[in-house]
Amino acid sequence: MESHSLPDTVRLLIAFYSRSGSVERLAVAAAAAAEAAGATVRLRRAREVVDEATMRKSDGWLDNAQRQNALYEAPATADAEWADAILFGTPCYFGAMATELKAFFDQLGPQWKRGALAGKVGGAFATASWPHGGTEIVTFSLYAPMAHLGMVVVPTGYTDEAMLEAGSPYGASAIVGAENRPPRTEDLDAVRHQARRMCAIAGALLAADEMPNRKD
Ligand SMILES: Cc1cc2nc3c(=O)[nH]c(=O)nc-3n(C[C@H](O)[C@H](O)[C@H](O)COP(=O)(O)O)c2cc1C
Repeated sequence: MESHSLPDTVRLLIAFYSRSGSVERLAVAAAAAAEAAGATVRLRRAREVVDEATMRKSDGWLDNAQRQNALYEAPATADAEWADAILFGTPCYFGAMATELKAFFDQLGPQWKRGALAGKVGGAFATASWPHGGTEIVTFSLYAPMAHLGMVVVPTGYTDEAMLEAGSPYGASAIVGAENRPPRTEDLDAVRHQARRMCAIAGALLAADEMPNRKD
């Protein structure tokens, strides 16, 4: 694994949704890697859109949601404006991102109108129960809203050995099975690399004075 030293000014927002904790584990690993490399990180969990009755129907969903909501604030549009880089994380739901994360994107209309996120570095990762269950298409689908917002979309490619073992060229991922196995070390390494890479690129843009919406 490569190790970059970042300007301590790089700000990374990790905006994720997770019901059973898999996306959360990847998000936490990404945050720790970025912080260890010198970035300032905000870790934010999108809030439920489905009702409580639905959340009660699967073991652990409600408890996990309440546990996470006590740990992480909801992502706010101000967080997106604060950040130099935004890493989005989502479970794959029927081949698409979770509605809860999409709801965060859909709050960003005023920012889109002002071009407030233009030039910020963006990336995405996803989890799914099954191999070929949709992580790649979901990750790739997140490129579209990032493009509309004018973000600098950064794919992971095969830019680190970690990407030969996990994830895809589009972003990190984890296949967790119906029982929601914890992500593997390889999956965590891939998302750590992704976070560090995004921060390194954001740092280079900052150093070149090419981060037009930086707010001090
Ligand atoms: C409504 C719904 C739709 C799902 N659709 C898929 C799917 O299309 N492919 C798949 O592999 N897993 C699917 N899953 C499983 C989730 O992707 C899996 O539970 C999630 O990635 C685990 O992440 P979490 O622990 O962060 O909640 C679905 C789960 C739900 C609740």
